[in-house]
Amino acid sequence: MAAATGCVPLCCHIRSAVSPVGKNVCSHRPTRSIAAFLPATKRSKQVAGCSSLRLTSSGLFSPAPVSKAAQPLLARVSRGSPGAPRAMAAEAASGSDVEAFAKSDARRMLHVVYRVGNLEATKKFYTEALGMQVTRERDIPEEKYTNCFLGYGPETSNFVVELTYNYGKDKYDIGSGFGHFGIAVEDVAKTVEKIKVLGGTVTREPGPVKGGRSIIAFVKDPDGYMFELIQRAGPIKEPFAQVMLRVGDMDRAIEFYEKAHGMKLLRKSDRPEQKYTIAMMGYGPEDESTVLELTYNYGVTEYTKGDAYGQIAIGTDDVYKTGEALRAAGAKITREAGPLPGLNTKIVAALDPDGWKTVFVDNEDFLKELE
Ligand SMILES: C[C@@H](O)C(=O)SC[C@H](NC(=O)CC[C@H](N)C(=O)O)C(=O)NCC(=O)O
Ligand SMILES: [Zn+2]
Repeated sequence: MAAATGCVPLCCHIRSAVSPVGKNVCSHRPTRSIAAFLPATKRSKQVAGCSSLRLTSSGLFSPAPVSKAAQPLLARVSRGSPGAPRAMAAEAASGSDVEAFAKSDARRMLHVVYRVGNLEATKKFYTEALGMQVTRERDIPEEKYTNCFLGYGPETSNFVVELTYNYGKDKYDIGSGFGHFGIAVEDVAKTVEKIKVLGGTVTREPGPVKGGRSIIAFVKDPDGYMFELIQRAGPIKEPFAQVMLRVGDMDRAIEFYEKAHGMKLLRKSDRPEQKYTIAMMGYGPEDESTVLELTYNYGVTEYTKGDAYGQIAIGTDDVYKTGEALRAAGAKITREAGPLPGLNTKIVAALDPDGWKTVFVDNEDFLKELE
């Protein structure tokens, strides 16, 4: 039952099929409820259930309603009619139009996975300076790595980061393709001041974005990952606003994310003065859910990927139909649709035309993982 690495990986995502360090790794272990299937390992410590919260500019949390994106999914699952989502997905797919399925599927951005060299320093910065909370932690000594999940609300409704610390590895190459994580706050200047007091690195002072009107600032986390602070009027339902990745061909990327991922093009801005175009892709309104921000710099078709950034995990009601849609759109499937050995969490993984990886996870299996 044990996978090649001796671990039985769990769901959401498997770090690159061949990790940058050249070995197959799995990055997931089940939380308490499923650990019984596995060799003894430290069980994840569920952080005391945090209710759905929102970030005020002073970094405080206050209760916020469960985001709209999660309600239908949670309602369907909690109705205890597991067949409903599949029946609906199968019905959509029965029209043999997997692209239509990709658009009708109950999809949600779940988390982004990347590697950090100092977990405690990163946790401190994300909680004290950026106002995140830890939602899950797990240490896998057999595999010599630790995971920590952080975000602005519970994983049943909010997008989170999944940090991976590999024992003894304190430095990664972020590459030139990763852009930034975008965090929406009510007062960028106030948040920047707080970050300065905490000794954080501000690389771009608050002010209107060049060529636009939004008030932004940039700060660097302990590993050098860029965080864009974006000013937004409250209440901010999902402070984790963006994952920005650079692409070598904007039309190709937009078409791919529409057809293969079933995302909507929410906004596209061309800034000829600054010689770049951005496109916001996602499953819900830009000010209510995490979006994928694609950036095309005029004339730049290639970027380096480094070994730091991993992938984005997205929820789906049917990994099999999702895999068909990915293949039909020309995606390179890196992990065929199906259950993970021993744990039955169903996933499918693929690369986009620029080589950015996404793992799709069965929605019901994902919720079980959070139990
Ligand atoms: C919409 C908002 O979320 C943005 O991220 S736009 C910010 C803007 N982006 C770019 O310039 C993209 C092109 C750049 N060459 C890159 O590859 O990152 C930005 O960073 N502006 C800087 C500023 O000082 O305004
Ligand atoms: Zn951005």
